[in-house]
Amino acid sequence: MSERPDDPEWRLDERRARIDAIDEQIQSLLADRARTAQEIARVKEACGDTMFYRPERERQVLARVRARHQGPLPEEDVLRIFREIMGSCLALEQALTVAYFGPEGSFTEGALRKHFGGAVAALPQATIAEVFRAVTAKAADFGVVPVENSAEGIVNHTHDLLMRSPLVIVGEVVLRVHHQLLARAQGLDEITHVAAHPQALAQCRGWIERHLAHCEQVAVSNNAEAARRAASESHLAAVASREAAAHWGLPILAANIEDAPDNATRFFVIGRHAVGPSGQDKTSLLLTAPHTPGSLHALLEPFARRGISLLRIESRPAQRALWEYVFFVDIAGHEKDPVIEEALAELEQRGGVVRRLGSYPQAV
Ligand SMILES: C=C(O[C@@H]1C=C(C(=O)O)C=C[C@H]1O)C(=O)O
Repeated sequence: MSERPDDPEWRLDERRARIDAIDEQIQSLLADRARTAQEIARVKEACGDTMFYRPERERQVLARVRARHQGPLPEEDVLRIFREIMGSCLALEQALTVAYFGPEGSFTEGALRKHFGGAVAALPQATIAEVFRAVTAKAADFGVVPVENSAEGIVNHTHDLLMRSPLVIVGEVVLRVHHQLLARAQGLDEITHVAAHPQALAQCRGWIERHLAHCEQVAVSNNAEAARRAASESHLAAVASREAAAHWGLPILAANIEDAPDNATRFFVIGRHAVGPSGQDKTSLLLTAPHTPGSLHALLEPFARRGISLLRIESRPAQRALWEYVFFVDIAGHEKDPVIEEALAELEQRGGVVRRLGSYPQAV
């Protein structure tokens, strides 16, 4: 090895030695952190706590990481690394099983990994109803289901299940969604059919009209299923994710074909136990109002009067004749916040609250 500081080889070796020393520190700090998490598990055990996973605390850890962040790595990457560190520490305390709307490679699996990291066992389910069932039956600790898409609106099935389920919402995940056109065909003119979930077809409507106007559109139950078919049917293209392309070894004929560049999907994490306040929470409610003038106004007024922000309102047909309408309402704050307690008590007295669906940390 040369000794001269102006020699490129010397400069490379010198910096690699620095990286080796930094890695040694990172590794030793990781081990320290993991041992501390194990101590926390023993404290929780001593208090008779059996649910070691604390979404509200994890939200606070990630919020601190974001507040400290100064680059040069992208903030998203640093958050993902800390997400993985927490997931591995939690796995030392407790192995979690999380059911999700599959199959493998679906966007919902992407949301699960973004929220829980790689250390949890992920159980793909064929339907959203089966995700609810797995968590209710304790075959899984948590479940991840899609809720709404910024382009196409709400996922009706999830809302109808939330209406009937005893489970609570314990978290939300927001995922940027990109769609790829996957096919074995050499060019677009060889394609005769384009397959995807109806929502994905709708999100790429403009692109498909411009480039695949000659194709028959095939609605399938999910995009991963479309990719599976594209792997064996050479004239069929699938609209699906990069993960699905990798899973099936399918070439990407056109990348990011979604019409809206800020296309995003929101997911709920559902569980059996309520989550404590993190300081940055949302509360989801199922409300009802009679079919009379001003009833919706009366329903929302107790929130407005107390300065509680309304984040989302969706109406769904009531599934019991008694209710004319049901409304899915998201408000800012935790149900244990005194003002929200008050507003809910007032509404509950008037019969406006069908169910509290849960308070949970806002997506990071
Ligand atoms: C260590 C804890 O347990 C789990 C692991 C966490 C972590 O690694 O930071 C945070 C919350 C919990 O899900 C804790 O409750 O603080």
